[in-house]
Amino acid sequence: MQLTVCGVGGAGCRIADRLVAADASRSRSFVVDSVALDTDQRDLSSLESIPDDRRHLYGVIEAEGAGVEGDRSVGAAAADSEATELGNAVDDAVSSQADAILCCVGLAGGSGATALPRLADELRRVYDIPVYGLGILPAVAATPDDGSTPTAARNTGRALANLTTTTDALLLFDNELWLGSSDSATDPEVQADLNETLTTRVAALFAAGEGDHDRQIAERVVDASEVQNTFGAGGIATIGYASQTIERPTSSRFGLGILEEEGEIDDTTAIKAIETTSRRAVRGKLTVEIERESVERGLLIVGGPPDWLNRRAVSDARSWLAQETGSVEIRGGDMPEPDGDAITMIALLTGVGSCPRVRAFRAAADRG
Ligand SMILES: Nc1nc2c(ncn2[C@@H]2O[C@H](COP(=O)(O)OP(=O)(O)OP(=O)(O)O)[C@@H](O)[C@H]2O)c(=O)[nH]1
Repeated sequence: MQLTVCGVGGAGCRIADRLVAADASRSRSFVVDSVALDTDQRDLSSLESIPDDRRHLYGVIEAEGAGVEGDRSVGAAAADSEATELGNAVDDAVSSQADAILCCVGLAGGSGATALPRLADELRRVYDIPVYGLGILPAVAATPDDGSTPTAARNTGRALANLTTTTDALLLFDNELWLGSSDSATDPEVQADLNETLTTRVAALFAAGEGDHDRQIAERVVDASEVQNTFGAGGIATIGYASQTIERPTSSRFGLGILEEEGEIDDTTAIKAIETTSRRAVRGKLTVEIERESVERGLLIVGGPPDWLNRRAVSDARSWLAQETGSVEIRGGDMPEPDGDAITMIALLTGVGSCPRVRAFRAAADRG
């Protein structure tokens, strides 16, 4: 699936930048163009992969080029004063090849989270392609024990309320869930690790329908429309992911292993590998925790060497996911990787009806 990737605010731009870097290192390209929008000059300058002419500093009068430190009213004023310029900057990066626009943002901040709702609304009005949000939940408790409401929690609740209605679907990543117990989310190295975890999953999902597949060997290669149809449930989305290294059996010709060639894998080994990887992807840590039985649609993508993509096992894994989520709309697809040495499972779960963290942040915003 071909994406225009748009970063808004510090976290959003860093994540968009990582996605562009991940794209460059893959054989299957999924990024057609990218753009970074921020009120903070230092953050924009530290990006590595989004081209200079696609980076736009806005709100210089309101934010003085130094960000707004979580102040949503200053952030909103900065975005309002340059709404046309922000729209034009994204327009320049949207080409006819794009199947969707992916907008990345940290929900607790004052810049990205206030600029994006209006921008996304405008993009959906202008373009026929979907606009997906990729939102970061902060590593804060929405309801601390002392009864206070942290600004970051309130900001996040407000941003969630705006973005669930202005985007076609909102994919979430929860910093709290992925942070090590002694880590701080403000440490740039920790942020880089979090962004790596997130972009591995997002890149695997969107790259799955692209590129150099041999359609002879894969019966059901996933394509852009399946990803789009799954996101079509709208609302909150999350990704599960697991990868298991496989050992390809070898047999030797001419005795003594002088010339080794690939042997056939037996069905039981392939079936077992697919079964365990799908369970780990769906029951393990998702990008945001949800109540799995509240999922409306799902897409299960299985990657690996073609002879490991056992049809019966793939179909069983999909039926198992339908049972696990209670959803009747589970799609499936292959991502054949002839030279791969792992089975990779990506589970996209959308139309999530119940996400405890989202509920808690929305309640924090309601408390005022
Ligand atoms: N995963 C991840 N989270 C981040 C990163 N940077 C910041 N965050 C989180 O995102 C929230 C918003 O931060 P920013 O994106 O920097 O905020 P902003 O939109 O630039 O707005 P201001 O900083 O208020 O101008 C922070 O409170 C953190 O919770 C990052 O690189 N990765």
